[in-house]
Amino acid sequence: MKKISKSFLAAAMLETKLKAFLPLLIQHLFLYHYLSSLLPISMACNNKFTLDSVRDALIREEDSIVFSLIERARFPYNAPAYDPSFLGNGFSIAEFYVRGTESLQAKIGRYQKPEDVPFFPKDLPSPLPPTKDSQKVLLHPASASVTVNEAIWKFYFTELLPLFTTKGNDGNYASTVASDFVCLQAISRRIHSGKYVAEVKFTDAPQDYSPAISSKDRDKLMDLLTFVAVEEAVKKRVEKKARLFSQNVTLDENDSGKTQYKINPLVVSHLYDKWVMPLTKVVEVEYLLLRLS
Ligand SMILES: O=C(O)C(=O)C[C@]1(C(=O)O)C=C[C@@H](O)C=C1
Repeated sequence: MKKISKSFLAAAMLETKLKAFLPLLIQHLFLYHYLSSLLPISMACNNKFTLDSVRDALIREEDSIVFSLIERARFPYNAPAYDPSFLGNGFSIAEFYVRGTESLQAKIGRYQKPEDVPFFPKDLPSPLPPTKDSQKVLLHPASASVTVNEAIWKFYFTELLPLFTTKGNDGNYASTVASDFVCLQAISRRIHSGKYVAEVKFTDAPQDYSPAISSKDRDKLMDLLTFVAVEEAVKKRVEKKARLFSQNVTLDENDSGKTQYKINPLVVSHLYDKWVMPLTKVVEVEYLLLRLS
């Protein structure tokens, strides 16, 4: 009996202590989460900056891309959302939304990391809170200037969207463009993470890359940084992820029908084959060309 009341007392004291520390713990976790979100992808991942750790980060980005496409596929194409004359201010709803959201995000410290590149960088406001300049820690300072967002914007709206949305117009323009922006940011972040890949490849073998950089030999650089087997694996994996993440799950045991997918898994491997990997390589080449300056 005595034993029980002692341990009960100890437990009660522990609970009181925990209660007192809980707000501090929550503050710490919040701060940790905020600061780690400001760290470059590879460090936030596992504190290492190697080809493997950077590739791991690219693999995680695949999940974000697949889920963002699934969300966008809930709405039909919704052409009026992309009509520059619809609002009467010269911008389509999509562009107006992206410009406004980027401006707000810049104020709270986004676009400080090399992989976070705005689509409309001109006249972005400065961040309000002090932010950590991660780009100077690991990458060449010129990396900030490398962007292929114009190409991403173009292929996303003109070629990719019609491949995974149904034809039609349901009037849900606000939700539609908000989903578009999530897709665009996920794709852009993945592609601009190529800056880290290039940096690791260069630091692993400067003797291979330096001559091609000095002679501005883009083809040679492209050759050096291309791994066909890795690209094949990436295509297969993203298709598999799309298959797994986007299938309609049913509890009906008698359901012997064909599996339904929210997006066509082949569209995702096509996205990687035609745009994501080629543009990642462009980012790598452009980064390397600046690496010795
Ligand atoms: O993993 C690499 O080495 C990369 O450079 C990334 C990537 C890709 O975009 O997935 C690009 C080029 C390579 O040929 C293989 C894969």
